[in-house]
This record gives sequence, structure tokens and C-alpha cells, in this order.
Amino acid sequence: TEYTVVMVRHGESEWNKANKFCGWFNADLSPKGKEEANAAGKALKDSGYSFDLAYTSVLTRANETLDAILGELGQKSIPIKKSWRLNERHYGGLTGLNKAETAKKYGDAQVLTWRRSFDVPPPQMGSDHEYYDIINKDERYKDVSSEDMPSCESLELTIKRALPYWSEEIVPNIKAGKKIIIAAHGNSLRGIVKYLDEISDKDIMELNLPTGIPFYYKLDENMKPIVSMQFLGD
Ligand SMILES: CC(=O)Oc1ccccc1S(=O)(=O)Nc1cc2c(c(O)c1O)C(=O)c1ccccc1C2=O
Repeated sequence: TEYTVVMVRHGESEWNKANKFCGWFNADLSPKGKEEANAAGKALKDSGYSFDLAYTSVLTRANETLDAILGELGQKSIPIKKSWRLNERHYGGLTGLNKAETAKKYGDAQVLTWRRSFDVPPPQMGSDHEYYDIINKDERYKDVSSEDMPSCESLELTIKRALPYWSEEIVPNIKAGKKIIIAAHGNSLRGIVKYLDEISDKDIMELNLPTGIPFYYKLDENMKPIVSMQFLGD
């Protein structure tokens, strides 16, 4: 038995364009990001893909990417399951800062440490942070327990909260024979990919998934990759 699952990182967001840490801030796709999403849908359509079930985060940029893809496929009626566990990494107090502001506020050495660390979180987002209320009071998180709600995340913590969703929610549906697409974020998809291909902590930090280009895994009955991270159009 062989299962195919498709994954795609959302297209460029308005904050990516401004090189600002976005994380759990709910930025929209930029016009370019929308174009990327449409192109992803066309690529999947041209390759003859169709899906029974879709997964995404609770963030609009991923939801819009999925919506554009399903629109291209004429499959807007399939069930879509959303979870905060597929959200982007939470950048805590860095949320909203751009490169210059980050370096100015924390210094290049600290930035370099953060960039190179798998388990070092950025500073927490305090309740005085300008984006604290818009994130923590968002309806999207009404069912998330307060101990699950992060104030910042290392890549390690991001992966730790994403993987249970893969194993407990997505895998059973793959095994049930559902054709699945996951539209999520760079770091939540890193978690799934790291687990599937048994990638080291060090190597996963080198892996930057391109935006808006779908890739698939072919998995055997034990969910072991037969084909890993095959990008469409390759
Ligand atoms: C390409 C770019 O301008 O990246 C930005 C964007 C905003 C701030 C800093 C930068 S940077 O040029 O220092 N590069 C840069 C900086 C960083 C990261 C990163 O992946 C990166 O590429 C992180 O993952 C990261 C993770 C957790 C805390 C801080 C950083 C961080 O400070």
C-alpha cells in the first residue's frame, strides 16, 4: 500500500514583504502571495491531483492559500480542518519587528544566537506588547487552553505542538485512504518533514521550504517515506 500526501507553504504575506516577524499575527497574503497560491493550484490541477480532505492552520494567509488552490481544482466543497497546531512559529516579542529593528533592539550577536538555535526561544510577548490583544483575544483561539497558548516558541517547541496533530489527526485519515493536502507554514511543515525524514535538529534549520510550491510525500503502510519532499514542477 502507498499513500500520497501533498503539502504547501503559504504564499508571501504582507509582513514577509516587509521582512517583519509575523508568527501568530494574522497577516494577509500579499498580491504576489495570492499569485503564488493560484499558481500552486494550477500546478496541482495540471498534474491531475484531487483531494478528499484539507488541513490548514487558523491563520488567514494559509487559509487563503488553501482556498485559492481548491478554487483552481474546483474542490471548494471538500472538508477543511483547521488547527492552531499547524500555525507558524510564535516569535514572541519579536513579532512585528523587521531586520533593522531587531538588530537595533537586541544586537547582532543575539540575533545570530537565535538564528542558530533549535531550542532557544525569542523573548516572550508580554501583555503590554502592541499585538498582544489582537492575537490573544482573537476568536480563533477561544478553544485553546491557556497553557497551550504560547507567548513565544523555539523551533523545538513549534515542532512539539505540531507533531501530535500530524500523528493523531492527519495520519489516521491518510491510513483511511483520504487524499490529503496540508496548507501551512514554514516552521509547522518543518516539524512534519523533520519527523518523516528523521532530519537532525541542525539540518532542519538549514531547510527553508519555498513559498507556494506544493510538494508531496509517498508513504508506505507504516508512514515511512517511499518518496520524500518531491516538489511539483521539478
Ligand atoms: C532575511 C531577513 O531579513 O531576515 C530577518 C527578518 C527580520 C529580522 C531579522 C532578519 S535577519 O536578516 O537577521 N535574518 C534572520 C533572523 C532571524 C531568524 C532568521 O531565520 C533569519 O533569517 C530566525 O529564524 C529567528 C528565530 C527566532 C528568533 C530570532 C530570529 C532571527 O532574528
